Amino acid sequence: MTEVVLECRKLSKHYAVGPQQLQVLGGIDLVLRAGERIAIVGSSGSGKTTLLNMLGGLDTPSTGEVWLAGQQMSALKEAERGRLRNTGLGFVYQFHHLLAEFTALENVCTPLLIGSTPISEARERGLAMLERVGLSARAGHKPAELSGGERQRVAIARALINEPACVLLDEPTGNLDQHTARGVQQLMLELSQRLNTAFLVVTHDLALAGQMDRVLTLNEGCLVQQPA
Ligand SMILES: Nc1ncnc2c1ncn2[C@@H]1O[C@H](COP(=O)(O)OP(=O)(O)OP(=O)(O)O)[C@@H](O)[C@H]1O
Repeated sequence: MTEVVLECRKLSKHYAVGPQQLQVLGGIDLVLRAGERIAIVGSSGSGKTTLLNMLGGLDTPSTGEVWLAGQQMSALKEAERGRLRNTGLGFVYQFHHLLAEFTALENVCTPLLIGSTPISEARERGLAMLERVGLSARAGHKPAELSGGERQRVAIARALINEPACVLLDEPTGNLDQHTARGVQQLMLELSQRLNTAFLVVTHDLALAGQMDRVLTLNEGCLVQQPA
């Protein structure tokens, strides 16, 4: 059976809001396998981003476990967790979160340089990744000099530069017009297939969700699989 790259078991999250407890996630089990593409949909406020943040180790669950590349995240020390996150996961957000002062190439290379890859190797790999997303000619451009779709392509290139087993995407097409969104969608599908990278996408974009292998709906703290 295909290798499990990311998994959560009985994951729950509640927030204390004044004297009240707001239960957002109520014991979620999810398995993501190598190269698999899953969409998570659900109404606004249903907890999609909360779930993605737990899976990405950016927030701590109230109960339950997250396993990345066979390691339980909460059992790791902060520095180890950071390293595992940097090499095992890529992140793409609705608003690209590129560094404004850096060029496209420098943005793409950042995860490599954090991981202390030599600059010359980082540059070579960054250029190859920019080529894969069709942006070789934009390597020296800063985010303000790129279109919305191009910025998202750079963000995707940055997410993939470390060749993570899994990329977590929060509304990757949410800020794009329909035409640009379909182009970014196509790129994501091509890259996940070619690199055998698992993609977990939180989205309101039903056209994008429909292209994934599975669509799960988050409702009242639980994940329900949509019929194929
Ligand atoms: N730090 C926090 N403290 C208290 N409540 C929070 C906190 N973060 C999120 N929430 C609440 O948790 C619920 C889920 O929020 P979340 O952002 O995960 O929803 P979502 O499904 O991603 O929504 P959207 O589709 O609008 O982005 C919301 O009711 C939100 O108000």
